Amino acid sequence: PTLLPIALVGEPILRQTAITVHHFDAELVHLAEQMSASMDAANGVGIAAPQVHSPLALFIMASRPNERYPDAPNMAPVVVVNPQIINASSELVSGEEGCLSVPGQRFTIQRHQAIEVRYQNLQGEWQQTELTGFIARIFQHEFDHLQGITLLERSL
Ligand SMILES: O=C(CSC(=O)[C@H](Cc1ccccc1)CC(F)(F)F)c1ccccc1
Ligand SMILES: [Zn+2]
Repeated sequence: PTLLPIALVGEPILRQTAITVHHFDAELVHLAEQMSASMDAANGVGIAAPQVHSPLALFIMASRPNERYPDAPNMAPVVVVNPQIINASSELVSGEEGCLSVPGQRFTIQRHQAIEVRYQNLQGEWQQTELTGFIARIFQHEFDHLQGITLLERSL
């Protein structure tokens, strides 16, 4: 898969609300492959379609231990389509985040410690699960991108 250019904060695509995916076809699979390759090349743990100039409600999250979250789980990349956050814990936790669209900067962001989420996979099958900790953080970060929200609007 080819590497896609990453939109930088300030580009209009990052301020738009993403559109619902209706066609679970080979094109969607190809976009997910290109996003995954672009995320890996940028050494990220997540990437949202608007960041590669696609307006679709789709992101990838891939946790791995890193210097800021040494106990983060090693997780195979998950493709998340048409996500919903159904419930969120009242407990908030502050943590460091980066963003491929705001290169070289780190921000302290508050996120819900636990969230109940629902989304479709690349085959269009609905998944429902509870996420906690670093993976919940990545999900919330990418979910924000699909609402046109970046770290700059959330930074403490
Ligand atoms: O790998 C990164 C680079 S930034 C990154 O991977 C973003 C995802 C992310 C990093 C940290 C917390 C939440 C989300 C990717 C983005 F911007 F495309 F969504 C990292 C940064 C801080 C803590 C742990 C890891
Ligand atoms: Zn981001």
